[in-house]
Amino acid sequence: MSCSASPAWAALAAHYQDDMAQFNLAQAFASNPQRLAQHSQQAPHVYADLSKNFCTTQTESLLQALAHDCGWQARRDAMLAGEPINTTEGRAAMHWLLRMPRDGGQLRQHPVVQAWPQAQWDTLAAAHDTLNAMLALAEQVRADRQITDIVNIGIGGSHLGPEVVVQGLEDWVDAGKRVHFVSNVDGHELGHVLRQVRPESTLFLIASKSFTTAETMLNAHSAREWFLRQGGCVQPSAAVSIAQHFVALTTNVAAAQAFGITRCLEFSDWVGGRFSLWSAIGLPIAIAIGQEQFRDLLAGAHAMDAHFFNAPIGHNLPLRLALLDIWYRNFCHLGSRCIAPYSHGLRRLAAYLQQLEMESNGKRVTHAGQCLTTPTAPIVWGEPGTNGQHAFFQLLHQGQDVVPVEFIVARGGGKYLGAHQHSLVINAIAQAQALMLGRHGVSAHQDCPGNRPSSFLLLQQFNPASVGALIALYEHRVFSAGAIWGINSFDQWGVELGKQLAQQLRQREEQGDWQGVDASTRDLMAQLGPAVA
Ligand SMILES: O=P(O)(O)OC[C@H]1O[C@](O)(CO)[C@@H](O)[C@@H]1O
Repeated sequence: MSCSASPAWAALAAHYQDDMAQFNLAQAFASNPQRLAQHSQQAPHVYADLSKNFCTTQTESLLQALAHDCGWQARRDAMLAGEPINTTEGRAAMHWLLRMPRDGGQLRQHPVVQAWPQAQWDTLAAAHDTLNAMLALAEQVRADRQITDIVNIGIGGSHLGPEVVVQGLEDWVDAGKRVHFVSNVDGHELGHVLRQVRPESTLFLIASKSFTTAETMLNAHSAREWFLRQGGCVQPSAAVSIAQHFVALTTNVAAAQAFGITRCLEFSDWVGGRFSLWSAIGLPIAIAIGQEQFRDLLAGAHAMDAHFFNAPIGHNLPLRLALLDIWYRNFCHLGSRCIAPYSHGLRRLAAYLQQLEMESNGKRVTHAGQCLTTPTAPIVWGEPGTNGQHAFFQLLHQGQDVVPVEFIVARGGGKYLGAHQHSLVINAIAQAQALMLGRHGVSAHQDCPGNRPSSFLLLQQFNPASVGALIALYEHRVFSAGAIWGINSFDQWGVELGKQLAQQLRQREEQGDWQGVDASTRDLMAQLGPAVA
């Protein structure tokens, strides 16, 4: 049964029409002194104030009934059991295992974990061996005074997670290494980084789960060529050799070795690319902040995992957020969500979430291959505050579209506190208030309609553990929404089409065969093809 055929779906549609289409946030606060308590929750490291959303306790109850009807709990347990829930690729999705202590940590009493076969415990032990090897390498690099620059070459999940965490935890970066990220196939990005580094003091990390991604492979080959042109050697015995200055982070060790890399950190195919920062893909993070802080990052994420796998439907924060996403998307017909981290460190959070949410849940068929008749992932976009206030917040306050805004704010932490931090958080609070209250009776141009929804995610403190918890919260929220929609959140077949067509265009170009190709594509190839490049 698809989610939209469930009785709870019909009840939610009726609830929207009958009770919520004219809902007013300010009035809801005025008439219900319990509103904040009813729609807020403390989870590990993260407090969520959801009270400025278009919902009542009845809305939340009906949404919880939807989760129940759609088998959310069984899907969550299947993930914890290590079942192949990524059905189109026949794989488990076990990123959470990478942050679980060897003895199961806070989940060891969970009935599903208690029922694990020995093989699952062996997988956990192997994950710890890999983690230890990764952290040992990180410490070795941190102690190596000759290495001043780390260049991570990878794209998508092999880039965005590590980048958001390294930037976010800038105040914990202590080994004096500069960490650069190169993702785009546009040579300007690689060129810009290579102009700043020297081969003898640079460690290249070639991060690619598949070790076949075209952009990463081209960037890796160009980096290798540059390295050799600058006097680097292929002989492993030489000090400035590829063996010393290139490390691969991948599931495809054979391909990395064929490329000429001997130092490989491997991870398993049950780690989805966009869920992989906890694996060997996290090496740039571990080099930047050190093993102790990396373990704190994992511990924060594990605390959120324990909450997610243990908490019941009504008190499960990742699920509550997912249900609000479904409510807005499917019943209130709001197509996008704005991410507003009031944190310079989290300036790339929206980019990270774009992949996490839209690559995971931007789908239109169920596990069984049935077409869904309802929309799925919202369009996720945003910028850090306060910058966003001076750009698109105008539209949020006075535009024709209602966009739920998600404020992410940390309670202190970081080096530059005082007046700056205070101003930052006051701005975030004021924006949420302005969205809700609006301004009335001044003039047509100055009035703001108000009654615009927002959520507040508050990190107790800004540190590795809370960043880990925040990211795990998002991961489980995305999984939960996908589970209720009945889609596979762990594949990304849509991305393949463009890759295939780029390959076909290359072949056509070589063969000069443009038969059957539309006039626009042909003309663009003529204008922008190799003669121009
Ligand atoms: O790590 P890889 O295999 O290079 O893949 C990079 C990214 O490409 C994708 O397959 C598609 O964009 C992502 O899912 C993945 O994170």
